[in-house]
Amino acid sequence: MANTMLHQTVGTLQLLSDSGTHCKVGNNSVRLLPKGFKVEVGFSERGTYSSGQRKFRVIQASASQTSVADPVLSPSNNGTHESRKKSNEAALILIRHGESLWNEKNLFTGCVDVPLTKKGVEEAIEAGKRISNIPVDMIYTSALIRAQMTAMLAMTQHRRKKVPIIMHDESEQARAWSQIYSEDTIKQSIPVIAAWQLNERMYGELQGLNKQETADRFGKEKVHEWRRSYDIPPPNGESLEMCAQRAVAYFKDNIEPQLLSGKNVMIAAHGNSLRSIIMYLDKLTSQEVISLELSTGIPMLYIFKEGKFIRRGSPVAPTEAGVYAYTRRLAQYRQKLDEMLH
Ligand SMILES: O=C(O)[C@@H](CO)OP(=O)(O)O
Repeated sequence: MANTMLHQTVGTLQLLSDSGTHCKVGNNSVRLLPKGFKVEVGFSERGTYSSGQRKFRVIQASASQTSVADPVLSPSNNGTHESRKKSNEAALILIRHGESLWNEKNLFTGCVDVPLTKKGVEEAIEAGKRISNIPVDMIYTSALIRAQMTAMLAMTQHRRKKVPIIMHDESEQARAWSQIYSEDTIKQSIPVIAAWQLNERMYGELQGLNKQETADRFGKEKVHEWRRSYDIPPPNGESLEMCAQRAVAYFKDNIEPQLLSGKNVMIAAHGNSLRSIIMYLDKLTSQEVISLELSTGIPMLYIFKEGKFIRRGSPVAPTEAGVYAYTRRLAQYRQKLDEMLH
């Protein structure tokens, strides 16, 4: 029975009531979600609707089909504007690319474009399983293939099955040509942005050299200093500090605003570009960052809440319930996902 009446004209659609778990939108039966969800009826009829204290979100009210109110489509935006502002929470996933051919050969790689090995491909897929239940609204990768493939391979495992689509932001024309005109398609896709600023740090004259042979030649300490110190660059290459100047600046200018607006972001990048970002997130000193080592293909989760980054570690495995306990919001997301898919 309808205990709250909602009679509102939305373009050609009309919300009649919110009785039970469904309401009628035009000829469509629309499943309702709990209080606090936004009503979205197609592109032109998008909006937030409320009746008394209740708010609704309706997605896809297309012709004769039953519409499904889907918390997964935009789980990180699942509140009204105010509630989103209040919760101010988003997930940030960092993944170092899977093993590359030059990791396997123990060569300094830096900004050389090197493919994943078979093991690297498997690591990326495994990483995807670990994060398969965490909603992803945007993906950032470096301009290098090993990071881009890691992101794409990981997303093949995601339960939501959204399609990552590369945004072409390099010129006005590229932007215009890559425009997606279908609102439904936009909802079914995840924008991917490739940024050179997230590339591995440039290893200068060391690129292509074997790490062990270089240590034998220049001494273990010297090579360790080149590889791990904060401000000592390898010959003609970038120090971690120089790498941080571009990678952290990019993160602050481009990625943090997305997190601030409630979007969940995945970054697939490299050992040192991610070390510099983690240094910023975890407020590590230039001494502490020396011992920070990242494995290939292991996702790391952060929650961005009230302007702070809270490190949640690495999601353990696809079947582990643990990851959902990270926040109430992720637990709710998981529950909705289960309800929807079963
Ligand atoms: O060779 C490289 O580009 C990096 C990452 O693989 O090596 P390192 O661990 O020395 O920073």
